[in-house]
Amino acid sequence: MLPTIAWQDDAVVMVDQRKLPTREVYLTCTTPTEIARAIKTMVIRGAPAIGVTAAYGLALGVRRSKAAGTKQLTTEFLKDCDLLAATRPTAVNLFWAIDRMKHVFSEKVLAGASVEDLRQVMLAEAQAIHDEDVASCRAIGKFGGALVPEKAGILTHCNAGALATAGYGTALGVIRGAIEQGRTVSVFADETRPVLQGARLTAWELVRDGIDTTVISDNMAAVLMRQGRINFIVVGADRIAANGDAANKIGTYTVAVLAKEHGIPFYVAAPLSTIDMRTLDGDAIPIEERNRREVTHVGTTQIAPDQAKVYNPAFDVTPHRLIAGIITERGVARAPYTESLQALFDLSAVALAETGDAPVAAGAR
Ligand SMILES: CSC[C@@H](O)[C@@H](O)C(=O)COP(=O)(O)O
Repeated sequence: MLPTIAWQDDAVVMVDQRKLPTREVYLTCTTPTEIARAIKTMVIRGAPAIGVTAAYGLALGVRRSKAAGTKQLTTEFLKDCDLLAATRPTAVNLFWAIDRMKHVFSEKVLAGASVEDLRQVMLAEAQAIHDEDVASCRAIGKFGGALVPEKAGILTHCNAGALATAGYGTALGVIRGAIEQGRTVSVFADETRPVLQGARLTAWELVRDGIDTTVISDNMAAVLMRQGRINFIVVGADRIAANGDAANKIGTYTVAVLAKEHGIPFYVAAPLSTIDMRTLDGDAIPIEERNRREVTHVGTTQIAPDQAKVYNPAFDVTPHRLIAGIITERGVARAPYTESLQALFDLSAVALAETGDAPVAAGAR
């Protein structure tokens, strides 16, 4: 499987996604500060991958700390949490992973753990977050793959693949799942201006897997829909509010509106770690604004005048009414989402272990 991120010899190794598709270069980070920089500058990106990387960043800090006791270690750990939390605001997986690591840290400190104990425990927790993300993507692939028609023309936007997760992918996991279930598909990858995650990353990883892939510029999707060449749409998400509104890469909302006009099902695929039940609707999701250069330049070539103002929101919010279903590792949630998403969270681990399968959420199908 594609090595998006790995723990190696007390360091975190990741493929530098800024250099793809032309160069496969790996970056090694040995401190939380280096991890924070890698997330901020999009060496690594994609909501679940950001969460896993942040968890490893916190483990790195604890393992490399010279703190003599847990009091000093706690001060350092909380500083690292703040540093990592300040990297990117929209992907809720970042805050979810930090909260989870914080919870384990404080539980262990209260139970009297030593600095050495914490070194082991925090790495084990980060590795658990990593492994669970891969397992979630596989389950998303299984549930979502079953929804894909035979000989489907699938449109996806941005990169919600192995590169954006700990491996396998969410939206691209659905495509991989459909193929593993025996269906033939062809994929259209929106190039995804301005950072071009679709052209650079989605196309790279799909082609690498031998999947039929066509790159289109973002403004070509409507024509393909009208021509009947797209009959299934799946995207990832950075944060899904309790009512099902879903923030994802800028341009996703446009795709959803076009899908509605052409009667094409538009699905969002994401693990539960992307669902933020504390955010009631999409208006409350913080949207990151990135620097003007992403819009004014393509690589080193300037394409807009210095004097022009630039607006560069990195994400938009697709209203829940445009979403046919939210594909998670526990099944497919359908409208009304507040109830169906909550039902997925309420499924106990015991119930899941007993059935060995994830039931479809309330309101489904
Ligand atoms: C499984 S990843 C889902 C989303 O994180 C993805 O579609 C996306 O919008 C990524 O944005 P990015 O700015 O590249 O981090």
